[in-house]
Amino acid sequence: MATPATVITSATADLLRSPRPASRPTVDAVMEAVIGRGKKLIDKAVPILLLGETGTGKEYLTRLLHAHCARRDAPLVAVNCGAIPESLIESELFGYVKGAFSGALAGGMKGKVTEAHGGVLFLDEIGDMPLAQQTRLLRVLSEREVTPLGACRPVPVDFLLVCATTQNLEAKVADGTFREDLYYRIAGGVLRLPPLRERMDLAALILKFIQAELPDADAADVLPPSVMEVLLQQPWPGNVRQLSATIRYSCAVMEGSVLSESDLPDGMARKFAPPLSARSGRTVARPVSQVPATRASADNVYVLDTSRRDTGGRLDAGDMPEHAAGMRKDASERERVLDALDQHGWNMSASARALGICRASLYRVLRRMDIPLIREQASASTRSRNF
Ligand SMILES: Nc1ncnc2c1ncn2[C@@H]1O[C@H](COP(=O)(O)OP(=O)(O)OP(=O)(O)O)[C@@H](O)[C@H]1O
Repeated sequence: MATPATVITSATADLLRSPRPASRPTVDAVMEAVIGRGKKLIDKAVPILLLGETGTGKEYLTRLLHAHCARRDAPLVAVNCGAIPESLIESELFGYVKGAFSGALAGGMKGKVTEAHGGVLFLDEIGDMPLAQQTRLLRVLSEREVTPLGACRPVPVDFLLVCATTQNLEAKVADGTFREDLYYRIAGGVLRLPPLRERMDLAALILKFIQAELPDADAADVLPPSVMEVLLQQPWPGNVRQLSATIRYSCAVMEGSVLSESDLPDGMARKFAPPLSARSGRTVARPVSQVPATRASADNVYVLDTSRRDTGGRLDAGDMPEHAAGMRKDASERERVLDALDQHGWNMSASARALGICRASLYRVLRRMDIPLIREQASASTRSRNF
C-alpha cells in the first residue's frame, strides 16, 4: 500500500525531538481533560456526545465512563447505528411485541433502549440514524418512555446516554439530515477525542500495546529507538485501532526478542518514502524537523516538502492556497483507499483492516469519495478524478 502523505503536527514534532521513550510524556493532557470532564458529566447524568475520527477510542472511553459511574453494575448497551440496515433499526432500537408484523419473533423483541434500562445506552455513529428514527428517539428522550412496535402502552425507561460520531453533526443539522432538537438533546456535553497523531502519549501507548502483546518481556527492551521513531512518524489515519493492530502484527511476526523495521506492516518502515502520488509528480511530506519553523508551527498542518518533487511544470501544493492543498489531501486519501482495495481484491473487510478502519467506516469513506462498491465500476476515470 502506498505510504500516505504524512500529517505532522507540532505534538508529533515534539515527540520526535525527545530522544528516549522514557523522557516522553506518558499521559496526554487533552485526553486526560476529556476523561476528567466525561466523568463529571456522567456523574451528573448529562448526555454526552463524543466526537473524533474513527478509532480514536470513543467506545473505549464510553466503557471507561460506564465502569466509573454509579450505574457500573447495570448494563452498557452499545448500538452501532451505522451498521444496522435502515429497515431493522426501528425494531432493533425500540423493540416490538409478539405478532407486531409477519416474520416477527414469536416472543417479540425488547429493543436496545429497553435493554439499557437502569444502565448506559451508547449510540455509536448517531449521525447515520435515519430521520424517522431520530424523531422516535427524541420522543423517548423527552418522555422517558418507549412504545415498542405494536404495543398499546409505553414502557418507562431510564438510562444514561452517550452518543458518538465521526461526522460533523452541526453540518448535518444545517443541511437538514439531522434534527436540530435531537442534536441539542444529545449534546449536553460535547467531548472531542484527539487523533492519535496529535497525542503526546503516543510513545507510551506504543509501549503499552507491546507490553500487552508480550507480557513476559520489557516493552522498552523489545522496541529499539529507530523502530520507535518510525512508529512516531506515522500519520495513523486509523488512530488507536490501527496502532493496536500494527503492534499485534509486528509482535506476531518478529523473530527473536527485538522488533525490527522489517517486522512492521508493509510499507510502514519506508520512512517518508514518496507515496504513489509523489511518483506522479505530487508533493510529499517530510519530517517537521526538516521544515522551516514557520511552516511547522501550527497544529494539524500538512507539511509539504517542496524540495522533493518533480512537478513537470504543474502547480504544486507549495504554490497553492490552503484550500487547494486540502484538495490534494483528498486526492491522496482517495489514492490510498483505491490502492488498499486493489491490493485486497476489493474485499471490504481486508481493505478496511489494511486502512486501519472498520468496515462501516470504509463504506462511509467510499460513499463520501463517490467510489463504486464494485471493482469493475471503479474505472480508470474514477481513480484519476480531479480534486
Ligand atoms: N487508550 C486506549 N488504550 C487501549 N486501547 C485503546 C485505547 N483507546 C482505544 N483503544 C482500542 O482501540 C480500538 C478502537 O477504539 P474504539 O472502538 O473505542 O474507537 P472509536 O473511536 O469508537 O472508533 P469508531 O469511530 O470507528 O467506532 C479498540 O480496540 C479499543 O479497545
